[in-house]
Amino acid sequence: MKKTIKSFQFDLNDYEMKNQSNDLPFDLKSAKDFLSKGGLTTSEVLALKKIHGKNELRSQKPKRIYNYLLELFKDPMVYLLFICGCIYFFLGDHSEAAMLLAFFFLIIIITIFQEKKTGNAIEALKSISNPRALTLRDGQQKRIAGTDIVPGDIVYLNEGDYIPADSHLISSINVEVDESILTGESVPVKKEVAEELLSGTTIVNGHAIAIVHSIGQNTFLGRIGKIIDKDESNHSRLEIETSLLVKKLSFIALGLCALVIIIYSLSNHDWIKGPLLGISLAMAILPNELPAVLTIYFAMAAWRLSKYKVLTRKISSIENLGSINVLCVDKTGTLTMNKMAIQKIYSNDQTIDLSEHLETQLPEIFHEVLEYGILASRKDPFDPMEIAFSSTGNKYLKDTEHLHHDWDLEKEYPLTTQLLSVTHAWKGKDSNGFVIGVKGSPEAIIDLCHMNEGDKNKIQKLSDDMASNGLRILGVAKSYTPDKKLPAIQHDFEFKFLGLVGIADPIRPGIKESIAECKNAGIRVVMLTGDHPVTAKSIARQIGLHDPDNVITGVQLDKIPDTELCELIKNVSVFSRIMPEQKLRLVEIFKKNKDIVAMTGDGVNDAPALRSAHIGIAMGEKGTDVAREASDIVLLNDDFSSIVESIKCGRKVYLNIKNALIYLFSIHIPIAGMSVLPVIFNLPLVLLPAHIAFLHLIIEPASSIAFEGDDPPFDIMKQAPRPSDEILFNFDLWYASFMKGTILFLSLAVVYLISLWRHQGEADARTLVMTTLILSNTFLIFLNRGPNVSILNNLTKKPNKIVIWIIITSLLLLIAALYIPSARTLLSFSFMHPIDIAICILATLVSVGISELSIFIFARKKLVNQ
Ligand SMILES: Nc1ncnc2c1ncn2[C@@H]1O[C@H](COP(=O)(O)OP(=O)(O)OP(=O)(O)O)[C@@H](O)[C@H]1O
Ligand SMILES: [Cu+]
Repeated sequence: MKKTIKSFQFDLNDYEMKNQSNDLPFDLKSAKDFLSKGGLTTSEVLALKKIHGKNELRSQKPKRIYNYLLELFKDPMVYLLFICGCIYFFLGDHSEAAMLLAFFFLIIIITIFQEKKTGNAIEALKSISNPRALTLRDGQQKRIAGTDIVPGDIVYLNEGDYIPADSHLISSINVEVDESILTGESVPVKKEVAEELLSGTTIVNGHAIAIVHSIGQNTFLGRIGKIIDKDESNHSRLEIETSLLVKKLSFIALGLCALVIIIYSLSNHDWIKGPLLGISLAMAILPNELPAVLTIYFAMAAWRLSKYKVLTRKISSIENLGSINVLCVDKTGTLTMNKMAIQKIYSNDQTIDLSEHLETQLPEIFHEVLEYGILASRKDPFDPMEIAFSSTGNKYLKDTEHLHHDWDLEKEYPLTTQLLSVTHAWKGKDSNGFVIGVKGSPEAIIDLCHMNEGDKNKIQKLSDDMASNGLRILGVAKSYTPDKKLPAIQHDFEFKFLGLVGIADPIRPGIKESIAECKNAGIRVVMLTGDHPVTAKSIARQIGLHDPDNVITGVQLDKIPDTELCELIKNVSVFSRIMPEQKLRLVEIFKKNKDIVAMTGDGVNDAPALRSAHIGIAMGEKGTDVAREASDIVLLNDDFSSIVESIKCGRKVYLNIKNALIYLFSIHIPIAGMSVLPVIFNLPLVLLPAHIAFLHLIIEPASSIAFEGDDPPFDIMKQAPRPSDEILFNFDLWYASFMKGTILFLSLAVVYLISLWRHQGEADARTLVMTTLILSNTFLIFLNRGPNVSILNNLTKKPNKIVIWIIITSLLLLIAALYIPSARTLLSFSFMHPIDIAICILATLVSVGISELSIFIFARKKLVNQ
């Protein structure tokens, strides 16, 4: 309590507690010393972690067991089985009750297994989606998970970063913070050195170094107990469509059940068996698996995407991935590697190509350009362009008087949309005034240097020549002011032009192929870049974009009215000198044209466009937290090829969901039919609750996991994108389900009637029907690969492992039920003679043959019509 902070190293623990009670002022000097010592050491971090734990807010109530059970009982299959079991138990039919109970537990186990699989997939995503923070530990900058921050950590914060913990500013360049999450006030707040930054808020401008004093629950955010609700519950169109359908189908199913109960009970005067029958029918036809299929398929797709270094923030967006037809991408970092290196320098009427002069010394005439380029960069650069300057400087200017590590940056004039340049004002150790360096786009530098017409044209021409090979060109200029006070804007300096610098940024390997793949898949790739049109053109040509010479610049864009732009945009693939604000307009125009747009972005200003696009894609490496938050997916490796991989995955998921749904619908038709048919015609009953539960043991895993893992057809990226207005439950889907289901039902009915006609008893008829049903079901699973694909295609396609396992298991179960005497009695089956088996196999083959044929003919017709 009485100790004062002498050094951050020893009293951090104390420091935090005191600071919270606000009885100790922030000691800037000792914080600065601590910074120059290189921050915490590994052992200190470990000790602090023991005391303070993780930097996390207490999450909401943990899920209790009974929540879990409640969740389970939302599935009608589960509680209907339970009710059935109870009824049998009270009727005194204990073996039947025990069997149903066993099924009940099996189905619960399957459900838990599925939930776990989805849950694990989602957990895995969460752990990679946590924000990260750049810290100084052991004298080195390290990027760590935000949750690993401890009090005393030095953090580097840049525009667009989330502030990971409550901290004090040690250095602040133009820092503005958006604290709206805490205060509701949306105007950014300026923050000076020694002021406090609060966890959960965002840096919207400038850059800073800060020292953390409180983490996790001890932060302001933690203490006020506010929970940042990031869980934007957005339901995709598919989910809405499905839940509507489930409601309708449930309604029909329940009506049918009531009908069965009444008819049966009245005609047989049996008010116990009637309701039992009704319940078993409800189990047979309630569409409970539909929503589960969507949840599981999307979660699994998200997990699969994470293997391609793609993080899905909004799982429902996967649905849209498959229908993207316009893909707007940044140039830097996405199409190129964002590994910049200075290649050419122009100064004093001479040009040098550094790639040809690797080892030799840099002639004196080029030194000043480099010197001022470095002065116009940050001390510990973060921007790859600035890194290029400092590394070239370290190489060629090492032992010269041109590097000024001991100078202090007094003021930064940041890049603005009106002026693409950065100016830094430095205070030298022994000069009174300020040394000024500026670098920026050639246009901006020409403007700042107030050149005459002749010089202007000369520099412009030079810069275009240098850019024509795809180099990014920056101009550099210098100034000096003896004044004590610095002017407010860059234009108020007297700049002297020093030269041009050409920076190379290699194109990512494999980009050309990915772009060609997009073309084949009917997806237009549009490049939006902040760079100069000449550079943009060259890169566009190198990667094979459509019509690379047709470039629209940001300035031109502002002059084109919306109506005209709607037309123009259909053919232009390159936009240059685009400001982030203009991206939003482009997205809206594409949307007006009914395109499905994906848009990449990284900066704070990209957020509105990312939100507006159908799929907003944030860059994980160079992107800011703000851009991430606004996006649907995050590319962890910034690589364009991953986008193409995601689109492929999106198309595949859609197809597999469709297959699963067709399977589910078609298998339920015969089950429902065979439940109702005997009741209507007052014939012996076929499907009792146990049989329906038995069937569900096969159906559920088949629909939820078997189709999920199916590989996409080989030509999935050669087809046009799915039309944006195509609904999932379209005619194709209903037709395929109806044909398959009805034909199967008819074959079952025939088998059933033959059996009755042969004067076999109830048990024989049931056994024949169940056997045919299970056999046909294996074919349904095996052949169900795409609504319009013919049997030949399906037979030649290799099924995935899970499909094979499910088929084998269901056949084994069938054999066990038929030939293990106790199982046979329990399920009320009878012994199958070879002739019976022959009938079943024949019925299966005929029905499968006919239904596949009907679908094949349908697909043919459709093809011809197209
Ligand atoms: N740190 C900087 N210093 C000086 N000039 C800069 C700096 N950053 C950007 N510029 C200038 O602004 C222009 C546009 O930059 P911007 O950041 O919008 O493009 P980018 O995002 O790097 O590229 P792309 O849009 O292709 O991904 C650059 O071409 C350059 O002339
Ligand atoms: Cu020199």
